[in-house]
Amino acid sequence: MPDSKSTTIASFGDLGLDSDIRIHLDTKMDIREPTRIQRKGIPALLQDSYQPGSGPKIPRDVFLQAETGSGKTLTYLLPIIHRLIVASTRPESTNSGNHTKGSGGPSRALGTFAIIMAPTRELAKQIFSTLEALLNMKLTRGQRFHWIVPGIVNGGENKSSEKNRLRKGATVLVSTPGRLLDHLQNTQSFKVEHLKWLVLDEADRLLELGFEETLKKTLAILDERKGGRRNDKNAGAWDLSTVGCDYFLRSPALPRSRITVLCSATLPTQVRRLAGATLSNPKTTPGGSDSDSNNDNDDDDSDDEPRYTAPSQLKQSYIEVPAKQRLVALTAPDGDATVPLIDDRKPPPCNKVIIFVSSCDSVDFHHALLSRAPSVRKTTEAQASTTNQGEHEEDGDEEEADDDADDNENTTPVEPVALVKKNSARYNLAESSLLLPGVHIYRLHGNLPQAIRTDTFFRFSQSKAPAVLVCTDVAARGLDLPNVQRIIQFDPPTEVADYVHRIGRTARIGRQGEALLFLLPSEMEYLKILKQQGLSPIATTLDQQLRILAQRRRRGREIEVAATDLQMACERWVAGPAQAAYLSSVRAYATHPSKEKHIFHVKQLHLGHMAKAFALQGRPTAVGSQGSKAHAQGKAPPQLSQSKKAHARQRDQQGGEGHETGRPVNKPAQKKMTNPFKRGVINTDEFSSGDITALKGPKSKKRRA
Ligand SMILES: Nc1ncnc2c1ncn2[C@@H]1O[C@H](COP(=O)(O)OP(=O)(O)OP(=O)(O)O)[C@@H](O)[C@H]1O
Repeated sequence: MPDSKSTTIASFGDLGLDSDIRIHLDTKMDIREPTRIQRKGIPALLQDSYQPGSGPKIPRDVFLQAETGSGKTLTYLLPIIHRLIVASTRPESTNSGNHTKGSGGPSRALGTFAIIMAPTRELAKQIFSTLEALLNMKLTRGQRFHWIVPGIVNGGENKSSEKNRLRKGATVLVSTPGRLLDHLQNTQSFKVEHLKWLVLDEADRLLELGFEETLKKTLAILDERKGGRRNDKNAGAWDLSTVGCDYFLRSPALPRSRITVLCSATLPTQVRRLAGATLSNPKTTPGGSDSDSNNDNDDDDSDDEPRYTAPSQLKQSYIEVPAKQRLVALTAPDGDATVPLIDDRKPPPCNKVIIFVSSCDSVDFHHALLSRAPSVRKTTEAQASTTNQGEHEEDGDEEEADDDADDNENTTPVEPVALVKKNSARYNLAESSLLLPGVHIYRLHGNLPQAIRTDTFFRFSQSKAPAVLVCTDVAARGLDLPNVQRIIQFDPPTEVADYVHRIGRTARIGRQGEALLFLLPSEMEYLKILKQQGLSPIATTLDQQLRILAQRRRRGREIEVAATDLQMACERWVAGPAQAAYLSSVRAYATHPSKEKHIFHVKQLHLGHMAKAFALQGRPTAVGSQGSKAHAQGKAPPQLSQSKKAHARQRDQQGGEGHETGRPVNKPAQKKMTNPFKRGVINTDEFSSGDITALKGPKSKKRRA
């Protein structure tokens, strides 16, 4: 929401924008009031201020610095389009015939007047869409400006079709840095001699991605071509595209020479350095926060340590979670009892979550886990319907343990929501989650093919269903994904600036949003670093998380039980059929009758090699310790009764040691995590953080086979 405090500038009309633009913004884009950065930046870009000095008037460059989601894209696009429209309006005096009759004024053949450079392909596409949406406007006063043609050149796209488009002319061109330089160096027909604006969007990211050299080369070429190519064969020849366009090319509405505009939500030292290297006496327009009334000074040239601002309506919190509890905490809600990971009570479309992790592999893992790990609740429901017993939940621990063991088999296969093109069907764009029913899970990282990245971005943006996007920092900068309600930083970022950009995917344009940072106990000092930079997330606790998890997943059940159910469901899924099959097979081996023992004896099995036979890298420890102990002693595991054998199979699938055998437990910690029959007790250690009373042990009696 734009700043309501402003009394002097309330509309885009007050900023001096063309009325067609204003009408279009209002009626087609639902944009009425300018944001703070727009109130400051648009006038600065509509009317040049000049470098001091008595020489030729040189317009000052502009540095737009404002928090994430504050509307920087329109801040630079609107003045560019406005000025091109105004300049193309033929002055009365020229109608008398200063130029050839019938020459229709400016055309796309004049070449490129504005270049917008974006660090990532997704961001370039997003800016291009906004540009297209703006240029799609209907005119009321009869001017024609269909000659203002938007263009995009983007890494990963077909270069020769880009060359064709550049040859025809792209008046406002969006690009990624490498591809732009490539065309400047290799595409002869790419005309930039009339270039009036160079916008470097997400300047800090451009630097981080190592584009500094590319930028320097680009600037050098642009400077060299200011007045046309030096070694151009056609230099000096009459350029037909300019016929009848004098009035336009000399219009005072256009900057006298190229203006460079640098945009950044953060102001790290490198950006200042880049500004120093690329901008000429820049006018800085800090946008601050829409709700920050103390930040009205222009030309904020302070050299203090960089400090970051996040939108003030963005609720930032952190949670200290030991590694072993992270998975459970991820799918649980935070301290605000009304908002779980995905708030299924909120009506769509305000129910999207982005989870940032540190690597592509981790994205793939968590995407798969959230999509396909079984829902514990489903199991309980299935059990209730099959047994038709209407058991009290408190009594159901062991039954559920048994059923949970079957859960992998019983769960319905995941339906891919959308498959991408025939040749890449293996990339499911989104999967309907079993763990979070009704939620679609997406993933985005740099190792995915570009077409998949683009489609994922589009579909997640458009999703009307609750959706989770698991991603790396490829999605951290500049992307405008509507209706993101919550950001989860499951791995802390490597740069504080990334923290700001990540959380900036929510709470955009004055909307509400939440950001939750996960920290290990050993990482808590990171909060000091954040604080030094002006960022102070508030604490939420795992207890709060788990309490709500329990309410949500298992009404009336103990928190730890719910948490462990969830953890185990994930573990079973991860260990998957290989471990289950291995464990069951080894146990089954031990059930051969004694008369066959001389043939089938566990002692004769090499458990490590058996594990290999199930494609496991090592022996699953739980059974391994048991099996190997028996193995070492030359004993078979104790014989079980038939009814117990069936149960043992189920138990084995969960990797637990059999408490029924009465064997001493060698590894209590491990047993706690793996023995499903004692989880009511073990949960106290694994998922209680202190103020939750210890749970009762299991009550139940009979188990179903
Ligand atoms: N005045 C406005 N009123 C309402 N919505 C607006 C306004 N200006 C821009 N928007 C919308 O706000 C969203 C965010 O804008 P934009 O992407 O330009 O922000 P940004 O400052 O560039 O963010 P970031 O730093 O994260 O890249 C866009 O969907 C845009 O259409």
